[in-house]
Amino acid sequence: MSVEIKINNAIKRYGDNTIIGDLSLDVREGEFFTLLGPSGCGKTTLLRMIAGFNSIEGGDFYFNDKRINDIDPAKRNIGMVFQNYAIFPHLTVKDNVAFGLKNKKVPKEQIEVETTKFMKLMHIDQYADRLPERLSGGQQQRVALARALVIQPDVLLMDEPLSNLDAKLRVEMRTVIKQIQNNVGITTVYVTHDQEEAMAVSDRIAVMKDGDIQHIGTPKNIYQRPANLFVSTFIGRTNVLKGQLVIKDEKCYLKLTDDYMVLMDNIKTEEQKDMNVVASIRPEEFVIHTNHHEGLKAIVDESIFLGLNTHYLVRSEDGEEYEIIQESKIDSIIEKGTEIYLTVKSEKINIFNEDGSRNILNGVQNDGEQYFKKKE
Ligand SMILES: Nc1ncnc2c1ncn2[C@@H]1O[C@H](COP(=O)(O)OP(=O)(O)OP(=O)(O)O)[C@@H](O)[C@H]1O
Repeated sequence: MSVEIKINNAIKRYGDNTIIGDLSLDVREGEFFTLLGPSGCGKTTLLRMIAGFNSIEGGDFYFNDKRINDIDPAKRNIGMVFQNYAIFPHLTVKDNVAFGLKNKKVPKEQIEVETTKFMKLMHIDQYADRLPERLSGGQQQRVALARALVIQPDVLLMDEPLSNLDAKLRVEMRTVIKQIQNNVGITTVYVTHDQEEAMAVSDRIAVMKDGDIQHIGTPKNIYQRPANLFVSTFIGRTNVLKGQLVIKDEKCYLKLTDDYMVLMDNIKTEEQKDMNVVASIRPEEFVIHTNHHEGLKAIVDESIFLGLNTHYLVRSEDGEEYEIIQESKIDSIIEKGTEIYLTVKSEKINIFNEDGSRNILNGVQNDGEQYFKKKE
């Protein structure tokens, strides 16, 4: 059975140090949910609270309607996969996978059936009698995953399960993990600091910083309409520009330079007075013009052809450097030193208040799957 996880107002302290202040989130039944954030932001701490390995200083944790705060970790019926595999070196692949079932005193014949089924699912059945030392890192991680899933847990918790693997294997294994999770349909909480990995595997992501949730949303939503400047810069690449919102003829414009203003028809004028803001524009959202003189004037500093895409580093008149990525058009790669003008569509811009703490376009053109921190 798969469950919904509810966390209400969680608090975690180590001595006088508050690691998690007041954190609430819901993970839906069958969802692949990722905790993403920089090192030390509290991802593992929160995961260990769900697992029952950490004390809870405040708040309530639920699996469906069952409050689990005081339930022993062994009785929470969770499967766990860690970074360092944590499989037993002295047991064969088969015995590793069977371990949890033997512990539960499941009848022998059923252990055989279930173990074989999960070894097949993870494509490790041909190594059934091998010891882990004779397996590659990816194969060992498959054993760990099979061992976690075979007990039919209510919840699967994974803490950086791919970080010991090389780059190619990581990409391969994240597809495997996503497919298996999809097939088995188990509610999964996944911890990573790798934003690309999070985007690749997750139904929804919670972006964390300093023990606090910054934004919960689908990968697309978080990329397109980040809740604040931190999320905008942490997920993917972006250009950060200072600007001003100005009202002219009852319309709202984002003024980026004296010569370039973008009509922001998605901002209501009555809500905004003239104010200093920070704009975030993804490298792929700039449009480069070489033969019309309107927009943000710049010079191409670097032109890097990478096959499918070409990366440009350009410098504006006021000395700011921006990154632009465009699909390569072999016959019209723009050379270093070329004078260009940049424009951008208003709906492709994110605008934050001056300290970057709030996206002014909150709620505008998104898929409705987002969470924004309550304002104090
Ligand atoms: N047992 C402990 N005692 C005291 N402080 C701890 C303990 N475990 C973790 N911390 C602190 O809690 C904070 C959050 O740590 P945590 O491991 O949850 O971060 P993380 O986001 O998982 O980071 P990483 O990606 O590096 O694993 C860190 O500042 C860490 O030093």
